[in-house]
Amino acid sequence: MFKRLPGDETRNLVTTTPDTAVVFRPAVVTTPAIITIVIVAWRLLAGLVRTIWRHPIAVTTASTPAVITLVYGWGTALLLTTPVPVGLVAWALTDRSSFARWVGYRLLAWWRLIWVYRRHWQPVMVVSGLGRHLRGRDYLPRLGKITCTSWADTVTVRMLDGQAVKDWTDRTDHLAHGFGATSCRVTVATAGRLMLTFPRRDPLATAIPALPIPEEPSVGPVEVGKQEDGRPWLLKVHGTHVLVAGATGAGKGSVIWSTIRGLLPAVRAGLVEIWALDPKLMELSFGRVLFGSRYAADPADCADLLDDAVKVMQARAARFAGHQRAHTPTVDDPFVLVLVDEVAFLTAYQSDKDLRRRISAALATLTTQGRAVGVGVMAALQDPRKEVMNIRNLFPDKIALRLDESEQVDMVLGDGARNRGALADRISARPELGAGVAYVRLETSPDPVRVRAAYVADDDIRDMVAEFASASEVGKEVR
Ligand SMILES: Nc1ncnc2c1ncn2[C@@H]1O[C@H](COP(=O)(O)OP(=O)(O)OP(=O)(O)O)[C@@H](O)[C@H]1O
Repeated sequence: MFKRLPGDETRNLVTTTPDTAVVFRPAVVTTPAIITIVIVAWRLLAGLVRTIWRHPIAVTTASTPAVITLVYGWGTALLLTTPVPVGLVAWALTDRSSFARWVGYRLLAWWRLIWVYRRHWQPVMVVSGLGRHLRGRDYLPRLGKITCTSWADTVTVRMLDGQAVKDWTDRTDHLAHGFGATSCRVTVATAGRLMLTFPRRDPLATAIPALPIPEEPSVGPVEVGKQEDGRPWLLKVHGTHVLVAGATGAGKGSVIWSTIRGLLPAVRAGLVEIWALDPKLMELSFGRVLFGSRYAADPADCADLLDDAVKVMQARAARFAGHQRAHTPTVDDPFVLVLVDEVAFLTAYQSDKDLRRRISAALATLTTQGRAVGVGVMAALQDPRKEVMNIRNLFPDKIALRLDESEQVDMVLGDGARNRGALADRISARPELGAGVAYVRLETSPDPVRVRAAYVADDDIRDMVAEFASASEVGKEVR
């Protein structure tokens, strides 16, 4: 007698245990041997053609000695092929970087494709839930090209039909640990195709000393450090507003001072004015002479300075109206960068209600209307919660240094930033490893970029003061 089971259960039930009431005998269809042989041979042939098509140089390199040996004997083969490895070794010894670019990283990519990604692809995809094993068949995202750089592997992936980018960004931890990396970043390459970045080492693990002051005056983008891929980190300040968030000791000072350092020649030329608000009386006071009269520490003075900045902005807006829509820095209309260290001291933690209201209104006005007329705000803060900084969304460009909690990452960089790999809460709290390391999310790109700001030490600031102390005054004189 068959035991009645509800719903679909009977359909999937297969058991051969003698004492079970329900016994199904699976149907066995025997495939003729010739068909199996044809299928295997076809697959081998297709694999060979695919390998030759995809890796013509590697196949030629590997097969040439064999062909020469067959045709002319091993002596000739040895004589003809020995120069190749000798030449490669000589190349590696004389020009390491070009050898790495043309040969080394390609070999490494091939090796990592075989040994790491292809070997672990199926289990990692199935266990992480990105692939499915249904009725004996695997449905897996397709592993594409692997590219190696000096610090990371980038892996292109074709998603399964119906998958969303979020399915992948939610599983970056599974992917990182599955493929033996410390982290994984997901970026969209084209529709349906993703690029996964797995760092092999941390290129930002050593501190970067203060960068040379530019020779030519420029309003930016200012070089303030290095990106993870080794390129300079260029921070745009003119035409935007920048929010810098980080726990205490995260290195906010290095971002602020590197920016000031890069702008000093333009300050001297009269193309930039830096207005400094330093309510903590710590960070900016060290080089306060650089800001001339545009420095304030007391909250009431800070409110006055901000109101002045709003007046400059409104006067310009009135002059520019109907004539120009974008600002070009000139000696008459320099770019004004309002720098605010620990902005929460002036807003959320300010006990004087009137001052708090004035300062918040001025900051909101500057961040909503300032950039088109050449007034930018760069504000630093420790605690990014909305109660503390309710205008954080008015800053188009955001920098998250080390943060205390994972939830704070999206508060600073915007929704989904942490899932896309901005692990600001995991930046090392050891200053030599993590101070100045940050994730940047620009208005123009949803993908966070990992960077490290150069460290402007006290001695560097002293030198800057010695060389540029009168710069702000010079700017005035020029006008
Ligand atoms: N870019 C950097 N590279 C290496 N070390 C750095 C860097 N920036 C800061 N440090 C180190 O970390 C320490 C703390 O930095 P800093 O005072 O700038 O942090 P902060 O975020 O401004 O902290 P707080 O909010 O408490 O003022 C510095 O004294 C310095 O030793």
